[in-house]
Amino acid sequence: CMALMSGLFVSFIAVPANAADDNPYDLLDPNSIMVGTMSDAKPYAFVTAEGTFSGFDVEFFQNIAGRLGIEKDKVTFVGQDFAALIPSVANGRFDVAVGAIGTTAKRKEVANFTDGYLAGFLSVLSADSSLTTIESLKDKRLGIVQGTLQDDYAQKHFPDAQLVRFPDNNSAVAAMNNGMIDAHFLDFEAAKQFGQNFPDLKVQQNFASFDAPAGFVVRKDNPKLLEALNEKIHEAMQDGTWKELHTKWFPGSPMPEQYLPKE
Ligand SMILES: NC(=O)CC[C@H](NC[C@@]1(O)OC[C@@H](O)[C@@H](O)[C@@H]1O)C(=O)O
Repeated sequence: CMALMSGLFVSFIAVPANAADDNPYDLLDPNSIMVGTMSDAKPYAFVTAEGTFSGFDVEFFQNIAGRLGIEKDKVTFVGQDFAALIPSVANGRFDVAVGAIGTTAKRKEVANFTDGYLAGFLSVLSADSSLTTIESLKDKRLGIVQGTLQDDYAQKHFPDAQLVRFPDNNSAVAAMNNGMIDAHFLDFEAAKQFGQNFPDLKVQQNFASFDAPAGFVVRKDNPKLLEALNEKIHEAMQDGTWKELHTKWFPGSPMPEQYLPKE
């Protein structure tokens, strides 16, 4: 009876399976990865009718996390206004931010970016088919999302437009549909998506943003995570996963050479 008892006793104090609950990627919480993203930038990153996050950037990140051994149920997405995403990573609120976040020198002063994984266009969306040139934007009310590249670009290149800042795309598009602004300046794939929801809205102008490819944003003092993400991003490009997801979410859009499998 004693042997049984002592055996029983020992089993209650058994050392946990992985005693050194190691945290190879220096995550805020070793048991999950916290990811800041957008809730209204479909098809890049958005919340579905079922309340889950989806889109190219979301699924691409989930795939990359899976390659790091972090399964989907351990990846926690939180939606924030775009302007809050990079600061939230820098402040240690999230391990990563994803969602068509373009890489620029100014942003890299605040946080690190992985190698790029998406390069496309900034688009002027409007029901007004006369807004096809920069000159035509003179004295027009142009919506931009606070803190986006569109914000910077419009200030620099559309000095005569009347810029109206919004926290997110949904509020800007609602304002446009209510006639409060004349156009909204956002990312090409999201512009097309809003055009599907509101057929009067058309892409009137496109500006290439290939010099600011989207990357995953990681805090500066986490080189291990940055390095691991970069390695898996290139692995996913080389094995055709990137191409598969790009075709799924952006059918018909051009695929930059550098993201396709090298022969
Ligand atoms: N989610 C957003 O609203 C991001 C808006 C904006 N995206 C620009 C961008 O990263 O979008 C994906 C690709 O087209 C990139 O070339 C582009 O710079 C930005 O980074 O400011």
